Amino acid sequence: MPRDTSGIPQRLQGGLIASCQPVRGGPLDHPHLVAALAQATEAGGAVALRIESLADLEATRAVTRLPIIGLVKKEVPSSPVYITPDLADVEALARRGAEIIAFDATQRPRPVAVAELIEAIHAQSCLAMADVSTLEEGLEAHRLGADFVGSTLSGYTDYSPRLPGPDLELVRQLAARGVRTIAEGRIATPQEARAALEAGAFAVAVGTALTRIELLTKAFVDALAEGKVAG
Ligand SMILES: CC(=O)N[C@H](C=O)[C@@H](O)[C@H](O)[C@H](O)COP(=O)(O)O
Repeated sequence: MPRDTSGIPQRLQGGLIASCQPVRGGPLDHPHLVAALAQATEAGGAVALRIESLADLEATRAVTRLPIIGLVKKEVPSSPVYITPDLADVEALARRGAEIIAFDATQRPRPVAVAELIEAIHAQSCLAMADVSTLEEGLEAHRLGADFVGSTLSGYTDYSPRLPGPDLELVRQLAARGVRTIAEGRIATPQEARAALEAGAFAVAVGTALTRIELLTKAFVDALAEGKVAG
């Protein structure tokens, strides 16, 4: 039976999406711990989850009814694209219960055209989230039928700005053109999340600041070390 995703955008609107992607190879990198992280963020009020890998998705799907944005990260030959780069994983992500599938929609050399990925995702009765790095990429993904566009890859292509914080200008410009935009990437504080919403974001996704304990700890440790040098 085709899945009914008609209510999903409404559930996400104005809310926090918790990206639960542990530091790979770290102590939290186990599907049952990712599921626990997801439950903890749900308890805190997250309206949806962003989960990478089939194993983590399966474990998380078993413990929550929140909408899940599923993706896989993998390397493919002759292309820098690594977020759901080809068609191979789309069906598997859908089968494991992702309602939304995220994929790289940048204009870099890529194994599969953006239009083809969107079509494959829709064929699984899932919604498509296009991760982009520029306004042009976002508008093109929107034109091709992406249900959501994420600012996820701004700062991670060699032609997008390297900002220390979120690319709110990209969010603002996409939103101003009527694109359902998910602000994602380097949102480190509740104030930045709020600013993203005020810039027009449809919803706000936060990862590292919620779930990558090693990096959060290191930021504190580094700040203390700087203090020692200064003192
Ligand atoms: C660039 C890339 O590969 N981003 C990935 C996308 O799924 C994740 O590694 C990020 O954690 C996620 O986008 C959330 O961003 P932040 O962790 O900065 O809140």
